[in-house]
Amino acid sequence: MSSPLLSDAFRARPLNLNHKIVDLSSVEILPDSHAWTFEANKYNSSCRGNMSNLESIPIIDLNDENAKELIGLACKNWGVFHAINHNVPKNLIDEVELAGERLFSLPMHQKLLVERTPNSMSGYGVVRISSFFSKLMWSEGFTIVGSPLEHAAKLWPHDYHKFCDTIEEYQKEMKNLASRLMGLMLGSLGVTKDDVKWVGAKDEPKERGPALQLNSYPPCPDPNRAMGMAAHTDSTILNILHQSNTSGLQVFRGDNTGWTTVQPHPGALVILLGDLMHILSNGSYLNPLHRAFVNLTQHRLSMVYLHGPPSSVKISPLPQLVDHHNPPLYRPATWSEYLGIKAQYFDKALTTIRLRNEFMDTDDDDSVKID
Ligand SMILES: C=C1C[C@]23C[C@H]1CC[C@H]2[C@@]12CCC[C@@](C)(C(=O)O1)[C@H]2[C@@H]3C(=O)O
Ligand SMILES: O=C(O)CCC(=O)C(=O)O
Ligand SMILES: [Fe+2]
Repeated sequence: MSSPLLSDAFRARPLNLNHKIVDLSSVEILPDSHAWTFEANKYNSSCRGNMSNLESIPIIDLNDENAKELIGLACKNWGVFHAINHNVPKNLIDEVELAGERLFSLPMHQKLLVERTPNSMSGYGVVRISSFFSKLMWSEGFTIVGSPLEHAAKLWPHDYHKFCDTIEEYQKEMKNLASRLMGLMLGSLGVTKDDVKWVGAKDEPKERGPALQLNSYPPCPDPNRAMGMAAHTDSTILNILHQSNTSGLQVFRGDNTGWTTVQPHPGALVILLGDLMHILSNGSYLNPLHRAFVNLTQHRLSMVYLHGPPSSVKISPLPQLVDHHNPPLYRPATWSEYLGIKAQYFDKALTTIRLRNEFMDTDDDDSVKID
């Protein structure tokens, strides 16, 4: 069941696509609907255009005695890092991957049984941000909010328990890891989990369980002109991403460095900070712009745990980080409110809630934006 509160954000602004879902597995020539033109624009260069950048994102051992400090640095300089020693069992990750592959390899008419409706959050379809682009992305997605049971029972009426058990076990592991990461990230800002009431809050209402996004990128006949997932920042606190051993994820790192490919690191999970963490940290932690490219021969699957706050909480810069010299940069908003703002303004969402402080001599948002 999708969340009444969170999906309200979308009800006000339903996803409106003029294109029908295309079965990418049967396409031999890149159709015009999926052919992107990459201008010589710094944020929008061709996905393969920048292989010269060999810098790689930090790899952080969560058991390292300096993990807190290392994570703080990574959050300030990158907004993304690889986490190792995260304690999520490898066989569980493999099982979720298999479950995802099983789902995406179903015939299209079956996947459409669980198609995401324009104003709902969960189900099968193109990613929500598709409505901001005239071209379609070379990917298909499946969003799970809370229990996957309703959808799984439609896909596999006689055999859905295994899928549900695997997903639910993974959600549980992800929730624990997100909580551990929150402790480290806040700790590095000089704030404890106890200082922020909602962080350790026990169970959410049943109808708003943890959210998981599965993304499938089939092999593409013309990868240099296609886009797996267009550049965006995540509207969450943080995302925990697992990519199969095929590269595709890139993060944008300021004007000088440009796009950096996040090479899959065996056993690691990618931790990406979202817009809400940028707000909580009063702008000191980055929410990196990222995108995914596709390739000619290999199928790529990513699974992303979307970690957000309880829906009733107003997110604003942590009071401990704000004083006369460091005025709050953003006005408070609940997650649901913010999703609504994002659904309307996309890359301008943060600017929309940015406060104009008398101390500030610039009206520029310091998060990275698309031109
Ligand atoms: C809780 C969220 C966060 C959402 C919207 C809603 C449910 C699905 C998430 C994603 C997942 C895929 C990329 C993205 C950009 C998209 O289009 O759908 C994400 C978006 C966001 O981070 O903005
Ligand atoms: O597939 C990827 O690597 C990126 C996915 C992503 O950014 C998302 O789901 O928000
Ligand atoms: Fe993302």
